[in-house]
Amino acid sequence: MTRRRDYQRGPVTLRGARVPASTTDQRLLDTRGSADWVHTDPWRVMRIQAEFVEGFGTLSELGRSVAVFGSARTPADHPSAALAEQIGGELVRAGYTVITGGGPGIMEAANKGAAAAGGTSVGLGIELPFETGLNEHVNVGINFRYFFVRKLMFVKYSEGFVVLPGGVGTLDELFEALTLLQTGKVTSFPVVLVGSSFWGPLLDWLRETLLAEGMITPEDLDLVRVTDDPEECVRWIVEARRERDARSSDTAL
Ligand SMILES: CC(C)=CCNc1ncnc2c1ncn2[C@@H]1O[C@H](COP(=O)(O)O)[C@@H](O)[C@H]1O
Repeated sequence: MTRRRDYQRGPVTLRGARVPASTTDQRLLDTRGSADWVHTDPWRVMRIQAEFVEGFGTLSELGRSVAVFGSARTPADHPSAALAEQIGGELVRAGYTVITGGGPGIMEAANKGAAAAGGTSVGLGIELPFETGLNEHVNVGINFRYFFVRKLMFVKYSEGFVVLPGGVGTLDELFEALTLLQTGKVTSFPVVLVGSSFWGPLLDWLRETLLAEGMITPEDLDLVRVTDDPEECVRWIVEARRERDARSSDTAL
């Protein structure tokens, strides 16, 4: 039998020497041969999609949520951990689900406060070379392979970020939110920095260097607020929600 000139593999057309000797379903059903294909990029896309499906499916049912970020290395007896724990509890009492990265340190403290207050305490974990696993205070946990999928979940399913002192992971999450706000990809999204002595020098640098050199506008500095008081932090989040709800009911009229 002569081979067809065009071979259609889904949307891909193959001709001549590129026409394969077997069909896709033959290859799927034929279990012999190398398993290298599971490490190829097209297969990876399926895994990425599966993470989105799991994440969307689980988090869309959790109601109003706020994400709390901060160092994975903060010891449990550090004052920042006490603040995070208090904020976790206050957020639950204000009607929120608390979402963290599910790891140790500040994340664990916020999850602890949320769980102790009887709330939903979410951990969006990440596969890391030095596996730490979800902390014991998480009562809904998802473990992600991909940082970028997990990052989207924080923004999509929370209505504000609370950021305690942390390292590069925390800064990454903070600046992700600021970039999305600055470019209008998210609106009415409160970002509260907790710890004025820790965040003060960063804010000074943003003002004295970035603003002075014209890299940001004065309004960009209004995107974040700083406090040392857990109650004030949660109050700002609740106020932002009221403003947003009032605006959306205005536009509905
Ligand atoms: C002890 C240790 C390094 C454990 C790592 N285990 C982790 N588990 C979950 N999320 C993490 C972890 N490390 C970093 N992150 C992410 O990055 C942020 C903290 O990173 P960092 O410590 O500030 O830079 C967290 O808000 C979290 O979203």
